[in-house]
Amino acid sequence: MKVTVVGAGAVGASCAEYIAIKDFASEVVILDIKEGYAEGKAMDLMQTASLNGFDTKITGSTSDYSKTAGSDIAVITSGIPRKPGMTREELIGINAGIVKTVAQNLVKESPNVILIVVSNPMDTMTYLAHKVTGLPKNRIIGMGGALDSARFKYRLAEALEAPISDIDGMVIGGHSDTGMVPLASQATRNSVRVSEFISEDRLQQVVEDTKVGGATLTKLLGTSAWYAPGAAVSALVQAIACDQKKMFPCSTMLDGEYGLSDICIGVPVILGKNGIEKIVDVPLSDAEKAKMKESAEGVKKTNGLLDV
Ligand SMILES: NC(=O)C1=CN([C@@H]2O[C@H](COP(=O)(O)OP(=O)(O)OC[C@H]3O[C@@H](n4cnc5c(N)ncnc54)[C@H](O)[C@@H]3O)[C@@H](O)[C@H]2O)C=CC1
Ligand SMILES: O=C([O-])CC(=O)C(=O)O
Repeated sequence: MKVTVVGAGAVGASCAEYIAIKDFASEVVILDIKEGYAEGKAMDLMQTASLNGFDTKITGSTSDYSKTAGSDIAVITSGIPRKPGMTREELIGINAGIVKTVAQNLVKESPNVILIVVSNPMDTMTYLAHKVTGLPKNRIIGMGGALDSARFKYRLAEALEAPISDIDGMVIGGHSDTGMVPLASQATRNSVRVSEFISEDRLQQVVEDTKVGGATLTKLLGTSAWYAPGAAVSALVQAIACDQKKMFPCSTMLDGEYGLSDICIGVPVILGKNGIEKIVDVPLSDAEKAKMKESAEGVKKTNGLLDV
């Protein structure tokens, strides 16, 4: 199993580290345009191998895509992150050009690759990857909902004063400050609805904190987050590499599902060796349906800024 990670920055390096530590991939190639940067990150990570007990071989490349040839999975994290006060959508001007070139270069070297798009604005970058590569829809996956759901569970555990392992919950919709749809009415603590444990107001606060999870961290860090994003990407990569058939909300091209078409947006999917193996239709309340529709309108507006 060969995995390429494009972008050796904060998220790319974190994701490569988690993949290596889990020790399921034979090879990870990190690629960046900054001279020597990916090679340096790869060497540093390899020097953790005997300490962390993994055999994954990590190598770096400065813009040489021939080193990525034959990748089974490629993760696109290249591009700029936001600064405090910015929205993810504001990154489109720079990141669209980067994601377009990177996706095309990856597919040229690895025609059977499964792409995982991370660069923001992620739903629109996932849509762009479709338009510029023409890969089948099961092989292009946007990572956002897995991270947003992890943040939702963190906030729920905090509110319920419960261990996170007791909590289950999911966030669908667009990966944006306003577009996320945390499915609060369906979240549970060991099968019991979380509304049995906290007030409606507290639950609403959890929802709002979840939606601005990325912005909150950006304000604290001065740039956007990387540990949880890296862990979320590595979980998707592992589900595909190990054919786990796990369910995650991911951004995927919809063709009528959830009443939406010609859009990539977060919905629950089953991930296995073929990438997205199934889109799961979860029954939504009328309020959740309305939020999903509004979220899709936002993503479509951003897609409209693309030159495709
Ligand atoms: N979808 C999600 O849930 C998340 C998305 N992100 C997004 O991921 C992206 C990366 O974030 P960070 O790693 O924090 O940024 P970073 O600035 O630390 O790293 C980005 C790297 O991309 C490289 N790069 C730029 N153009 C390139 C090109 N054409 N080819 C190869 N490499 C190139 C840069 O040299 C840099 O090393 C941002 O767009 C950010 O908004 C970040 C966190 C979560
Ligand atoms: O907030 C950002 O810009 C980065 C991101 O997508 C996240 O951490 O959710």
